[in-house]
Amino acid sequence: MPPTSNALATLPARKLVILDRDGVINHDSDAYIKSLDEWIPYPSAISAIARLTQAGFTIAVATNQSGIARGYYDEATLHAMHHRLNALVEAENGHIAHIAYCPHGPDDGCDCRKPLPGLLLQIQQQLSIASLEGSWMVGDSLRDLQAGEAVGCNVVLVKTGKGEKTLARNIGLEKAAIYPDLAAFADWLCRQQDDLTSP
Ligand SMILES: O=P(O)(O)OC[C@@H](O)[C@H]1O[C@@H](OP(=O)(O)O)[C@@H](O)[C@@H](O)[C@@H]1O
Ligand SMILES: [Mg+2]
Ligand SMILES: [Zn+2]
Repeated sequence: MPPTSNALATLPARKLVILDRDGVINHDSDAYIKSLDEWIPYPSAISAIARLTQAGFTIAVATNQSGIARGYYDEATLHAMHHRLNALVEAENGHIAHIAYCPHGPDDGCDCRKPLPGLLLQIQQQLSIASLEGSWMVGDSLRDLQAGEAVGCNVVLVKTGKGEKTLARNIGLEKAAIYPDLAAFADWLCRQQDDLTSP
């Protein structure tokens, strides 16, 4: 059972996992994910979110969606994708506590487009979490990691989506833990949890 919102106020940051969406939860495309049909989840990522939920972690999503500003799709289409994501996760007894998205374009001057940390601060406020220091930010792009580091997250690069390209550029990855995919990171994190709580 996911913690209630007042319980989250005492949620230790190490129990919060913030996920980038495209390239981490679902396949990404250089042509953007413009429709529900183009939104194709990694099955192992859906199961990983459920496994983390059952291990007591709170899961949130922070995603740039400039395709809206660019006119490629609308917010109703984006909400349909997130309804599908939530349904798949809940069907495996997982839970996503909040999905924060930036609908703006690179020239709109917003404060929520990664690498700025605005989406992560929105998650912190929405979930009434005292501090993001020590929480986890998992992404496939440098801007995901930069947003996480800006608010004290432990940052994780996965090799899915644009992850291999990000790794090959090898810029700004000094603090990043590298994993093949979200499932591999979830396995590691749940084992850490077991070690912390085992007698
Ligand atoms: O990885 P997240 O943040 O969940 O979402 C990324 C997407 O919004 C799109 O972001 C775009 O970047 P620009 O917004 O055009 O710089 C491109 O990288 C697209 O390939 C990608 O699908
Ligand atoms: Mg991404
Ligand atoms: Zn924005």
